[in-house]
Amino acid sequence: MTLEFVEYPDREMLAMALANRLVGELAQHLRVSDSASLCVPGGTTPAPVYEMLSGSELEWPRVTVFLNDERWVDGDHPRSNSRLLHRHLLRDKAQAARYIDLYTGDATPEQAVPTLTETLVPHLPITVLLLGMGADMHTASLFPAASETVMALAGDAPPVMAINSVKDEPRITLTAPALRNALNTHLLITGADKREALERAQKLDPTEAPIREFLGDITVHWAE
Ligand SMILES: O=C1O[C@H](COP(=O)(O)O)[C@@H](O)[C@H](O)[C@H]1O
Repeated sequence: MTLEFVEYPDREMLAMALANRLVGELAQHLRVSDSASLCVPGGTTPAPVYEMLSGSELEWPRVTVFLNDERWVDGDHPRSNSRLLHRHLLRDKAQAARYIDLYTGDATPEQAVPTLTETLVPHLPITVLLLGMGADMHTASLFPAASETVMALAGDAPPVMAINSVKDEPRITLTAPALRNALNTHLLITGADKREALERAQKLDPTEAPIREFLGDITVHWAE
């Protein structure tokens, strides 16, 4: 189990190098397999990486893309993670990828769980997983000290769960077993606050610092 920490001179270099690395891992997998899956975060940090990825040469029609988690809002809502992907990743060459939208339009995320489970399971284990992290050490929609986080971290958790105990809107998230089994795992963080948060997380229990659950075999990509 190794945590590799890669520090970049700036965010642009980070975006270029990380996009190259993700594309390389997907391409390598496609040499021995018919298809590959790419599971990515939402939030405010990853747009520059997605811009780089979207223009990358890859057999995108053989790649299925889905989010780590989604907020239960329409696809054109400013807080929609899917909106971020459509604007920055699922365009240019990457437009040819297959996309599984975690927001189904059902009234609640609970209603979407059976369909999403059936749709996502054939794409597990995830070929390439990119995680994000909030300064509060949450990742995907696994939040510190939230009642549902304990269930989502359990070894027998279903692959997808609805999350209602956080502020703002309900959410849907992939759970620890689905995320932990990825073949290649990366974490993207920027800024001094997140670097400090990551250092703190390494000493805490995953229920207090959910990112901790994924700090085994992982490459962390950081720039100021
Ligand atoms: O709410 C979320 O936040 C995290 C971190 O986002 P950031 O804005 O701090 O980059 C993100 O990884 C997750 O997918 C998203 O739903």
